[in-house]
Amino acid sequence: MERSVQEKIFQLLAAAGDAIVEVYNSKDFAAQTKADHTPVTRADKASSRILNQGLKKLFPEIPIMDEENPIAAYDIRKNWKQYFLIDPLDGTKEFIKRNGEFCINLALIKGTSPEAGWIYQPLIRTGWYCQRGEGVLEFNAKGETNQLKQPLIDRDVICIAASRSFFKPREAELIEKIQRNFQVEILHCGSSRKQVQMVKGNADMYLKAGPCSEWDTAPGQLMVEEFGGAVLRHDSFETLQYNRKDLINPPFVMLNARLNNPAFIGFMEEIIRE
Ligand SMILES: Nc1ncnc2c1ncn2[C@@H]1O[C@H](COP(=O)(O)O)[C@@H](OP(=O)(O)O)[C@H]1O
Ligand SMILES: [Mg+2]
Repeated sequence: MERSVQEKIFQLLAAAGDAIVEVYNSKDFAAQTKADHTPVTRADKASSRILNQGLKKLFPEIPIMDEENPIAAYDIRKNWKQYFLIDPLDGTKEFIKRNGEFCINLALIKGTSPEAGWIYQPLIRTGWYCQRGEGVLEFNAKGETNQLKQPLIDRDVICIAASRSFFKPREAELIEKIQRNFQVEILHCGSSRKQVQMVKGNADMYLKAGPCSEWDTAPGQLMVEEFGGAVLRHDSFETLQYNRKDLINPPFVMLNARLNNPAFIGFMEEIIRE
């Protein structure tokens, strides 16, 4: 993606992020509960509006799939060669709890894989951008950028990122099994910050056994893969794919480069199947 277009997308994310923070700092979130029992607020909707308007202007020919807008029927979207995938406010529960752990997720999906991805953390006005094959760039709302290096991890303990608000018994059970062979630390956090923690070298693994959707994982998956990691389904140990008929992801595990090796993957397959 050209530098000038990259900058426009960074600005768009900063504008959506600032709209989220404006609601965050106000007293009225107008929180409602959706059919999947997850919340939505005025901030999700404001961010979605800004991102959709901006992307349509920049890329009128590329369709958009957005958590907060009606989604095209599978018969239509299965023919899309590429599309933007948006979670305008990932970690709405964290937003409502006012702990700052929320992000905007944006990805450009080509075929069934993320080709470009952005995670933006509104409260610190900082984001991470990856174009497949070109590494990961940290950027901020002032337009400054910094190419990240793949983290060199020098610790024995395995640090596992897991949901703060949707932590499931199955995830706890798998962590207990990992603890039989390894020393483990658990890092609970909300939203795509879990994947950012992997990209920055603070987590080695992200374990998910409960439901989440394709827009919750796309940009983070790309960044984890870019730094030598893998995102594997519990059922087949194949790579997580996008634009599936069912947009809810199957249980998966994200592994960083350190754990993405046959011995550790074999161990995970064993404990998941036993
Ligand atoms: N029953 C369910 N169905 C679909 N997605 C769910 C879900 N329960 C939780 N999630 C997803 O999990 C995300 C938060 O996960 P985590 O706690 O790991 O950050 C939520 O993102 P949103 O906040 O964007 O809705 C939500 O989409
Ligand atoms: Mg989400």
